[in-house]
Amino acid sequence: MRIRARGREVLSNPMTNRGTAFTAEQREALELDGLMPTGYTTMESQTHRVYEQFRSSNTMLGKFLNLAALRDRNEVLFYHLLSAHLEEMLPVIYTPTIGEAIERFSHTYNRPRGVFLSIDRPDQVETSLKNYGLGADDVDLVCVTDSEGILGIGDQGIGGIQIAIGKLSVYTAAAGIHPRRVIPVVLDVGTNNLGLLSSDFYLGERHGRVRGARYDEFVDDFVTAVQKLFPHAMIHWEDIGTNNAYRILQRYQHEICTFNDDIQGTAAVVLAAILAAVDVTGIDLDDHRIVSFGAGSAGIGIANLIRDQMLRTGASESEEEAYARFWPIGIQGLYLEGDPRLLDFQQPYARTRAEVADWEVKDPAKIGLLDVVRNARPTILIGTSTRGGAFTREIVEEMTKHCARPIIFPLSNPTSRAEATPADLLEWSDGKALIATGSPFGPVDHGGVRHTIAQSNNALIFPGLGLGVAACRATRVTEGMIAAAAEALAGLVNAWRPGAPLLPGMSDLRLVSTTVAIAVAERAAAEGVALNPLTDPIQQIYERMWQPKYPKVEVI
Ligand SMILES: NC(=O)C1=CN([C@@H]2O[C@H](COP(=O)(O)OP(=O)(O)OC[C@H]3O[C@@H](n4cnc5c(N)ncnc54)[C@H](O)[C@@H]3O)[C@@H](O)[C@H]2O)C=CC1
Ligand SMILES: CC(=O)C(=O)O
Ligand SMILES: [Mg+2]
Repeated sequence: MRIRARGREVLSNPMTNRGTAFTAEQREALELDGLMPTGYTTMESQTHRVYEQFRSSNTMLGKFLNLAALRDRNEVLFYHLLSAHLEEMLPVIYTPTIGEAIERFSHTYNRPRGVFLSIDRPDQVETSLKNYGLGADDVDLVCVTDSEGILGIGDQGIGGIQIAIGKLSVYTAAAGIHPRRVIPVVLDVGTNNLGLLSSDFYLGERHGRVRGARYDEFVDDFVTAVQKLFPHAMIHWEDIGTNNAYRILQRYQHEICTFNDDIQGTAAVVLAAILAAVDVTGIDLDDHRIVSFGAGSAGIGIANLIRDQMLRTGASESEEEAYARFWPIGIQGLYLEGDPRLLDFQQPYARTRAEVADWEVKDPAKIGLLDVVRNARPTILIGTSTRGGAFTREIVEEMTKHCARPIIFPLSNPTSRAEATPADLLEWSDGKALIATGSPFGPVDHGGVRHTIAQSNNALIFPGLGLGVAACRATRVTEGMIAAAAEALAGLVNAWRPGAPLLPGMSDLRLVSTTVAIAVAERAAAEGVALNPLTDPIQQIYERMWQPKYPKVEVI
């Protein structure tokens, strides 16, 4: 690392600062003498100290703020600590704690990170991105949210910047994406969250969400500016509201290098977990009946990838046959043809009114989950509804009556939104349920078997995808690359032992991410969208990964 700065400027930049790990020679050369205690600490010893500080916070939000402050002080040390304690710290910098940090953003705010773009100042979009200070070749990733559908906690206005920061931290921890080659962005288009609008502390634009042409133009201004300033960056869309998420993806996915994490990343990880579970059941994928409870961005994204898998493997002969395996449910109940509330991307999954005409249901105006479970007899139940506790004992017992090994994935985040807990699912299904969750849950002992619960979270996909894209300089993120990511992840699973998890654990994130990255880069090359196809994939991917160690310093 070449350092031109001197004195306090060195210490105030989290990328150059290494605190008491500066040697005597470095302190002299960088004019740091007298600016810190004279004691010298190795990085290992520093890591012990910051770990002790982390542990001394009594609340999860306190731990989050402690880590955020460390990242703002000494970024290398932050990632070193995170890598050493990934399983323990992921639930702090990511789901579930990040949900609380986002809600409390304007209260706990102390210093900015990322780029804040306001719909009321569209002329500043390019300047604001430029002000971040990175050059055309310096950026691999831009992670952007408009905060309308943050996890399962909805519209969070300006606080959504934290999800972009959190996702990018996972890219670095899991896949070694260089922390300075990324930009977190929030598109501040207003908020419909009355709690935020009426709070004195709120730091975003104080008006309702802007929609329609002005929103679309603003998004387009953003995409155009990123393309112009950082032509090699992949744009990662996160937690965009359902109304806009698919539209934006469809608008740009064939023109630029971009992907939507909730739609595509989630689908890839869930497909891998489904394939593992389906293997355990011994029933072919196309013989399963799938209920998507909360069929919005993530739910339909998952359904689409499972549908493609059925078509690709020849399990289903036609699209109609594949669609017929799904029963999608939203806030209005089972999706039925002709429902004007259905968005374009949901319509192909709507069921005909004729097929439910003779169902016994509680209220024909709204066919609920229990009705669907009773009548359609699903073997797979996927929850992406944001509705905590929706998978009740009655529903799970009913499902278990009709299938030997019900596959049940309560995927909503944070933990409070999970449709059920693994402990309840195992109790209600008499230990038969095959489970994966969105947020982390500890192991559950049932009937003498210890069940390790897979965390089916897109964190197992997006870091490797980003690394693969950056390594081969992919110009697009194709459906084939997403499928390759899912297949690579599925290849790492061995779920045959009773109680075994359906996915690798978060402690294996680096292995998972490199495996996914190689598969993605290879598929990109095969599909002709890689500018630099990898010739020695393992070595090239490995070399590309940033390691959280203090680099050699050259004082200039
Ligand atoms: N495990 C993972 O990796 C991921 C989990 N998720 C989780 O999935 C949930 C949904 O996320 P998105 O799909 O992005 O949101 P979304 O807003 O696009 O979809 C939510 C869907 O749930 C439906 N819904 C809401 N309340 C309902 C109710 N009471 N009953 C039935 N349906 C209901 C809505 O109609 C909507 O279609 C969130 O909690 C999020 O954290 C999302 C992406 C990844
Ligand atoms: C994990 C994720 O992307 C979500 O819950 O929205
Ligand atoms: Mg998300």
